[in-house]
Amino acid sequence: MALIELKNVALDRRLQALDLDLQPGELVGLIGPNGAGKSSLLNLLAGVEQGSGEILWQGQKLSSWSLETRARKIGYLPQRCQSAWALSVRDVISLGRLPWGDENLEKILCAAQQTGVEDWLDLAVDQLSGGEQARVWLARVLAGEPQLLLADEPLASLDLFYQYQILALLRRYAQGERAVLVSMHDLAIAAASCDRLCLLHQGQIQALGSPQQVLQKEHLRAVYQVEVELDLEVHPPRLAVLGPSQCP
Ligand SMILES: Nc1ncnc2c1ncn2[C@@H]1O[C@H](COP(=O)(O)OP(=O)(O)OP(=O)(O)O)[C@@H](O)[C@H]1O
Repeated sequence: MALIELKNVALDRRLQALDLDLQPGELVGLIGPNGAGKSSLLNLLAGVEQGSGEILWQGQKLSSWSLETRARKIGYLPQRCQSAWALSVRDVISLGRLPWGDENLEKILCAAQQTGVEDWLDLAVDQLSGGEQARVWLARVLAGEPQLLLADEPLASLDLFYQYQILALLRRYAQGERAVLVSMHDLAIAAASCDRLCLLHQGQIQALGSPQQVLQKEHLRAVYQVEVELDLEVHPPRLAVLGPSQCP
């Protein structure tokens, strides 16, 4: 049974008639151009915004859940994270334990180690670099051990080493009863790491399936208006943008 299933989901003019499911153990990549609706969809799943249609969690309506249950089951890393106060790294990661009402030090330390921020626990988070802060905010979500992890462009500010590390971490996280839905712009990385891809365009699903099914020249031309050269058979997959597509 699907961990989560969207049926005919819509959000004002941003998302239309979305049907999508995530299976346990899956890492699904959400791709699409700027403004396609990726963050809007993640907001909707996280409960930050309310849309229409039905969202089912293992067959049960998500709307019937308490906020506390939802916060325990679904962890969300938004695109931009900032604390209004000068919180320490430890404080930020501890926020991930709020839904559980504890400050489980073991889980907080484990999350910090997974993202490589354990040496900075007593530092003020706003004294770290952008990429370092991004890893701290991801640790916050990991500390809550959600069954569904939603991450909005978690690789955007990371260097090459940490892009690799965090992707491997998300890959490992999406096992057993857990699933991960992650938005990203790098299609070669998406092809290399995700079980399935969901290509959004103007609030609708343009293509959904394996990287081979979704990353086809025709889909990318229609959505991004570029010509690409693709080789998904090599590891890691290669994708080069040749230039803008010709107007018909
Ligand atoms: N709160 C809002 N209310 C109304 N429209 C919004 C809101 N937030 C974003 N939008 C609009 O909805 C569309 C989708 O935005 P969204 O942030 O979901 O796109 P995205 O795919 O995540 O883009 P990007 O890759 O640039 O992050 C955009 O046209 C945006 O201007």
